[in-house]
Amino acid sequence: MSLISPFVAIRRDLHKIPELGFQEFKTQQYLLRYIHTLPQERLEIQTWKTGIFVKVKGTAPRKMIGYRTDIDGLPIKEETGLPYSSEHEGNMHACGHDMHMSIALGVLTYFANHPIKDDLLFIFQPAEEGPGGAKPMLESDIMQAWKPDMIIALHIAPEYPVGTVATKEGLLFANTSELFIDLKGKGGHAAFPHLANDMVVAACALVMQLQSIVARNVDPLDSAVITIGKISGGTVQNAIAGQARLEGTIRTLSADAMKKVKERIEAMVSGIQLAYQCEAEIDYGAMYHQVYNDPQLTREFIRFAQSYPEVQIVRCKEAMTGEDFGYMLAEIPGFMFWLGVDSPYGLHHAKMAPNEAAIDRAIDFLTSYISWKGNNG
Ligand SMILES: CC(=O)N[C@@H](CCC[C@H](N)C(=O)O)C(=O)O
Repeated sequence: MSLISPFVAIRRDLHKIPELGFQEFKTQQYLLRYIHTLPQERLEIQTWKTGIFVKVKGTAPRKMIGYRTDIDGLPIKEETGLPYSSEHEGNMHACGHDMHMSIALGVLTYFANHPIKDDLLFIFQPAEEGPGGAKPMLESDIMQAWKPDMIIALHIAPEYPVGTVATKEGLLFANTSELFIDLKGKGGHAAFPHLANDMVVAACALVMQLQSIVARNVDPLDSAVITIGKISGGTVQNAIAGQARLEGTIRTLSADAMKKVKERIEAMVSGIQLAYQCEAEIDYGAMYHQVYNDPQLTREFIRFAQSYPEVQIVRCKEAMTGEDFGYMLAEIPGFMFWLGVDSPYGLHHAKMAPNEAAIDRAIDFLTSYISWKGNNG
């Protein structure tokens, strides 16, 4: 007989089947199968692409409280060695969305069995890692009809011990923009560089130049990050590469800094075109709105957490992570918080392995908070 909690078992099932943005077909089926096992009297279920909305009708609703979880995985090859490792070769729940989903199902299970006064809306959102499911889901007819009056979400934090909840009023996560740069020159034989335009050399020069933008062009009292996470180019060791591609992301705390960083990237790419006699194309891919926590609701949540003995509340600093939940918070007051899961490897690491003890503790804490808020708050 298994001694693990049902929501830990669910997390392990979901951990095995990570799927990329808008391809979360098996995940959606798994979630729906589970949701249909719950008492259905007060539930209304609607699917949206690979996502799901579940409304739990309150007994005397004055408002609707939204609870959002993301559901997608990352194109990272798992190296945890766990017995329930990813069965989808090359994909992994390395950002903890399997934990987020199992906690959301735990909270939903509680309220399907113990209705409260207010209505609740559970949002199982695809494509948080890209290209972004929050904005189109928010704009969907379903969510426009079922628009919560407040909304909350959590993200696991490997760096905090289990039992920790960390958040702050106002800005929590950065503005983000993806960054793809394609360089096209002239390939050729490795022995005749003077007859070619080497895009590996151009790409290396560009990566080094990009590093100076944060150091020299962004106000030191503001913050920005430019990370190139992937470089590809060329075909074989003894041929000069006629093409190269840089893939990365830009993070800034202010909209001004984002504008400045993009202007400088464009100027540097023009310089590379001239210096290396190549063609270049920039694509900014998906952009995410900053995560800005409603000060009043966040303060109230922090006070609630401070009175909850099993939780240690930390007032954290803002982080350069991105989250498309920021789009929901731009329209609906609410907040996001970090949940400690105590893993020596951080988010997006192939060995990230959250402590599953966080799951049941988060479910207990969140059902208490939502019960209080949905009956009295
Ligand atoms: C919480 C988290 O890790 N979110 C991702 C969001 C990525 C957005 C987009 N694909 C980008 O890279 O800009 C993050 O990497 O912060």
